[in-house]
Amino acid sequence: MNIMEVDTVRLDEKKKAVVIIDQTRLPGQIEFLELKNAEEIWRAIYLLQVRGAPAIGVCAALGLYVLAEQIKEEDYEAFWARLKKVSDYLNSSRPTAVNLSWALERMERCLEIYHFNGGEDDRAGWLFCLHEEALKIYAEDIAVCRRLGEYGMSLIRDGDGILTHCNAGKLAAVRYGTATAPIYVGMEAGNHYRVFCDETRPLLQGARLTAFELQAAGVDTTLICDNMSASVMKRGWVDAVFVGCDRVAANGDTANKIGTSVLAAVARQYKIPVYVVAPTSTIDMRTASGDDIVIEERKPEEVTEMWYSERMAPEGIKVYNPAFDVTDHSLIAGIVTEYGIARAPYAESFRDIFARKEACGGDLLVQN
Ligand SMILES: CSC[C@@H](O)[C@@H](O)C(=O)COP(=O)(O)O
Repeated sequence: MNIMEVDTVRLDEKKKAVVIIDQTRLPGQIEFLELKNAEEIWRAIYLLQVRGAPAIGVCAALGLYVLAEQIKEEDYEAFWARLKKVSDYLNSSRPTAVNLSWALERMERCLEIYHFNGGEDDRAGWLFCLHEEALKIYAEDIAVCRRLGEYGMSLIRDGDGILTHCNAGKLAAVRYGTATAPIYVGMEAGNHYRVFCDETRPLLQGARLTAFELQAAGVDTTLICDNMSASVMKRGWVDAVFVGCDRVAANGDTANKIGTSVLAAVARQYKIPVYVVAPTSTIDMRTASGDDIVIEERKPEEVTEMWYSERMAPEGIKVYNPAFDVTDHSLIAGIVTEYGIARAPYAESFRDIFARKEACGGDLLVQN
């Protein structure tokens, strides 16, 4: 099976389950998981069986619909209270990727609006509304990532060398991914790129996931260790850095996988532009700057043991394991969104991007 031909996350209507590719088994095995209850969905997100900001958001939205089906209350207040509780529970699975709370809030809001505006105000109606919204979030992810690819492609030329960090590829979304979308869309147009992917310690998303999916897509891919980026840049092999992100603050500071800020600092040294590729759902205008972004800290074993059959570090060693870091906006050449490319000063540029979004009803699918 070619990983590029299956959606990372989808709804199985018959089985009433969210189906995900288990990313902890890649690249060795392509296995699917059927998530049917709240604990399974929470654990899948927490354990990174589904990961990457957009994929987490889609999984949570589809998951909330699946869980809503299991709420039998016919009284709206009781139905709403149960749904809110389960939504808050899913939201507690990971703190940094804003797409998680964004998707859950969107689901909650759509139900409230539906209820207050009348219509078929019964359990069947509420489920219909949640079903439509969840599928909309899923479909939008595909359309939005495609548009990110089109805008991102305008920043590179045929033959360029691109360096990426972590996995912001199709495995981090439903299809195209964010940072990889310009590569995939460019390839459809007949272009070829040389892509370097950082292995991305500690969990090796670059080696296990990005290298795997780029290779499956037929991209000229070279895997490097995280500490090799300066070497490939110095040799002139890299024309641009493309990364995804988990949360962009209103001033353009960007939280992404740990190591991104180091990469951005190195790229600045070699005058190589760093582009963050992000759907507007990842831009959090309620967070003023990177200082206000909550950075997830994960367990020490991810550094001392995980993904290796033997322990690599001495027992009892002190470990610091933040999953993300914040890249200062001054190191970012542009933030590629589905409504255009934002540039510094970001606060102003984001206002234009959101005005454009507002102008088409906030709905990219309508605009197409
Ligand atoms: C399009 S995905 C953007 C980010 O979520 C991605 O770059 C990243 O840092 C993922 O981290 P992960 O811990 O694997 O979920």
